[in-house]
Amino acid sequence: MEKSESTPLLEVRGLKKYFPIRSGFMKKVTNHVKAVDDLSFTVATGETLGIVGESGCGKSTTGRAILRLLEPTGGEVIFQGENLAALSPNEMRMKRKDLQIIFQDPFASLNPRMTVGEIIEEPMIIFELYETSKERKEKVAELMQVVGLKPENSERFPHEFSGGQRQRIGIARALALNPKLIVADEPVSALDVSIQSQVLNLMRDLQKQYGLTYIFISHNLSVVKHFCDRIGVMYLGRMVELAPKNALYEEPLHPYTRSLLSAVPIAKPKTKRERIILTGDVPSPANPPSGCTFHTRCPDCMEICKTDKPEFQSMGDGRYVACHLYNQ
Ligand SMILES: Nc1ncnc2c1ncn2[C@@H]1O[C@H](COP(=O)(O)OP(=O)(O)OP(=O)(O)O)[C@@H](O)[C@H]1O
Repeated sequence: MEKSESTPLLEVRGLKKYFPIRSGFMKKVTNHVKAVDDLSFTVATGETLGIVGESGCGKSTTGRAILRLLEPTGGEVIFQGENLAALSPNEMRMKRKDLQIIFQDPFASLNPRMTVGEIIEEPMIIFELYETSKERKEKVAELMQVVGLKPENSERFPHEFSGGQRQRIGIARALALNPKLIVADEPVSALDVSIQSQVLNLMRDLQKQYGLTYIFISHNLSVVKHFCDRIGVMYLGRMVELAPKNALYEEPLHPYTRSLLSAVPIAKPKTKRERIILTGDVPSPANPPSGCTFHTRCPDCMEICKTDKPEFQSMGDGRYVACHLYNQ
């Protein structure tokens, strides 16, 4: 397990989320999709932890299980010393003030029948944050300004805004409760490339201004490179490598990380990167391979990889890797 010098804001220990697969006439549970399988990591106050991996590796499920938008199958999510996974639904509801999420598709996540002002104000009403409607409206105007929207547009509806502006509305709504941690699930993937950096810059400014901590979920290694302090790489529901950003990009350890990075173009390459093309498809998370789940596609596969699950071990300097190549 990773150790940070100060107490982390969030510590995820052995997190699991299995989805039942039902089949037959009686719809009996015959197997499980192991979407997240034994995940452990920490997030320090004020940092941005990136979580990357191919589609279906369990990134979104991880984000949702941390916030208990999906009930974890196992493990602990320690937020400021308290295990969120053990809270009653009502206790968890109150905690949500501190933990917010920004979704990939701002259009789908905003109620089309509510005005932008109502959308941003709603969480304040639910959590009884201000005494009067006037105070809430003032806060709505302030938040709209903070995210770069004109407060006079608060009576408009989401469809009247562009994709980038809609994501700003989603961010303002998430900020309405003064959260400490924001899970940003592919927050710019649906936006034009030209708009992406504007929204990322806004998120970075807000992080400084409000002391926010982010878990930033993305399939795009170029985006996380510029935005994150540390990066965790997931494969088939597990974290295979976790490292400070520069270490990960300059010297990736896990063969899977190396293969992902080998496909990312480098602007001014100091060293020539080997091109690793993985063979085969990603196996089903319902029937993951034995041993190291990556062994079926690994260019460095050894006999032990087929039978023994590698430990997620510390390599020093804040680096962790789950790979038999690094057995000590
Ligand atoms: N509600 C669900 N019921 C059953 N299986 C699910 C459910 N949600 C996700 N899964 C499965 O869990 C696995 C992980 O999905 P998840 O959406 O977390 O991956 P992801 O890395 O976020 O992918 P993407 O980038 O495509 O969103 C996938 O195999 C997916 O099909």
